[in-house]
Amino acid sequence: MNSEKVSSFKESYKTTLNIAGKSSNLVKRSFLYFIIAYIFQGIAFALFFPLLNNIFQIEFNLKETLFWLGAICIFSLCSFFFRWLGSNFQYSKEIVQITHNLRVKLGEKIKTMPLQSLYRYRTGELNSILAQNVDESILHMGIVSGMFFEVAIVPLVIIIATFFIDPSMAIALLIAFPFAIPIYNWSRKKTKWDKTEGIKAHANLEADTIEYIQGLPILRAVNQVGENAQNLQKSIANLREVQKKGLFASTFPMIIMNTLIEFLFLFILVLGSIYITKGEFSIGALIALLIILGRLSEPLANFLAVASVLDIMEASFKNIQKLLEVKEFFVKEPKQRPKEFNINFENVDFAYEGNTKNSLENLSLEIKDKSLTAIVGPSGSGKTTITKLIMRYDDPQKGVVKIGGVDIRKMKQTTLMSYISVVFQDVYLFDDTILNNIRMGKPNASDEEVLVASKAAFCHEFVSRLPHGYETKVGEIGGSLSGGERQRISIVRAILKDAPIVILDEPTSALDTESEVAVQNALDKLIKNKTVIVIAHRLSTISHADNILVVEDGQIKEYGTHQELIEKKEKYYSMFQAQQRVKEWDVKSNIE
Ligand SMILES: Nc1ncnc2c1ncn2[C@@H]1O[C@H](COP(=O)(O)OP(=O)(O)OP(=O)(O)O)[C@@H](O)[C@H]1O
Repeated sequence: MNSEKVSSFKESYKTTLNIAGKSSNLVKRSFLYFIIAYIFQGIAFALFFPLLNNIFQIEFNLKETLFWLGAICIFSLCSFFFRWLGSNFQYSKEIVQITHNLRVKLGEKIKTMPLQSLYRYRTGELNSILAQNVDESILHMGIVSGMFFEVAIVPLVIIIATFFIDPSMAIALLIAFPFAIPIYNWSRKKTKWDKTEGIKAHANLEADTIEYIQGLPILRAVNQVGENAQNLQKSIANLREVQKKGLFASTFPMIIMNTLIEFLFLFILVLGSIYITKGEFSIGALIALLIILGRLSEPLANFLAVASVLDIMEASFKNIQKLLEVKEFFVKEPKQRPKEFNINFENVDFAYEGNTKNSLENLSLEIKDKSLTAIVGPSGSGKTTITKLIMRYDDPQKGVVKIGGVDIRKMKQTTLMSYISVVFQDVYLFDDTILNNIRMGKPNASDEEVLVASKAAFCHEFVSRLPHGYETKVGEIGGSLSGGERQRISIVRAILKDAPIVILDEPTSALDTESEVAVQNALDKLIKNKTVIVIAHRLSTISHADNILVVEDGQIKEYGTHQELIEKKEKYYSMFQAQQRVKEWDVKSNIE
């Protein structure tokens, strides 16, 4: 093993203990038992020398033979006993618990990590870390740890023990190593690349498959099913190439190693026979040497297979480690809770990771408590970014965002999010009952509370018409819920949550007039006495807002009520005029 491999195994070991948490002592103990077990096994094999030497002596000595046989039996039994103890974490199912704990830990990480960091991952990648990499690291560790100690320790002990019995025989056994070590190093270099690339290729294929399936309805609609499968096809082809190279990289060194071992057998047989004819070696010693060599050849051949599993574990560990190391939001001390819910941005600069241009530029604004504020502006001007920063999507590079005068970095993420409800344009419904989808807003809400909120958001009527009412599974009714109905379910969630701040991200812009009226009525119930921020494209829908912020190039260009901004005759006025002209033109063309 070269130094890099040793240190990577050490790292994997450290990560394993870290992940094992409370069970780390069990893992340590198991490893120690394996080490003891294989030391005993190595000694038991080395004792074949005196045993066979004794059997093939001209004057057979039963007492001595029985002694060596007994010693071998005792060492073998001890080895069995310690192996049994070492495997304890497997049959006590502790390894499954450790795997489970790691999954929960990663799940928690995904739940709490900054969204900016989360979006750096593709859905499929995260899926593959949680589903595949966790098993490949921990479960494999459980399975191969015994094998690893066997292949590493047994040959070493046999050779050391043989040195004490007959140094010339030990040297004969060592003949294989000058050949085996370079083969091993060469093989690991090859398989290491292949395993890392293999894991990447699998993760990419998974991510592309998920994206392709998610986009399939749109691709079908535009008749681009084949053309847009290019990424998926590339990932499939890439996996094929990696697997091809991988198979060659792992089987070729194994064939060479097995051949080397066969040659070693022949070599020792020929050498031993020559020494026997010269009278320098007994037949018993040669038979013992061949038996031990047979025992030694198994770990030597297995070493490559075990090493290749270690490579998979190492690559999986790296992915897991990377995810675990994603920085969490630090919470500034002393933690504080706001008493009011006005929102302030003070000289905020914010650029998305990898962007050289700021999306928000020295932006300051005030949103009054229990007011309705609309944010308008051209596409890409920074409207959504403002709302993202209120939810601490990431921290601004400069400036501060405050709620009720409290820097939001002084609030725990869960506390901050308990103050905010969001209604998006696209509503995601989980594959669960309508009731549970609604309850997400307040998990401990009683049936009565759900019913009241559902009636307030004009949901009750259409939910009652569903085959099993509130118990209808979203999967059962497929896509038969309209956009407006989905919107209203998300509004019931928000009503139940009853957060003091409500962010509406153009919730009605994609709806037909009838749905829009229903959703608007539901929204009116939701936003009463709340600090409301609405992102709007259609200016006619926000004319009643208490304040309108006009954003352009990441800055507030003007603000005021609809009337004030119209009278000002600047940006808002021209945007409003332009929309009015489009409306009139629409009406005219409908009449014609
Ligand atoms: N995740 C992201 N990574 C990098 N750049 C981003 C990201 N999200 C937004 N941007 C960039 O930040 C700027 C502001 O985007 P933002 O989404 O806030 O605009 P918007 O006014 O809400 O636009 P729209 O009305 O089209 O939704 C744009 O230049 C956009 O390209």
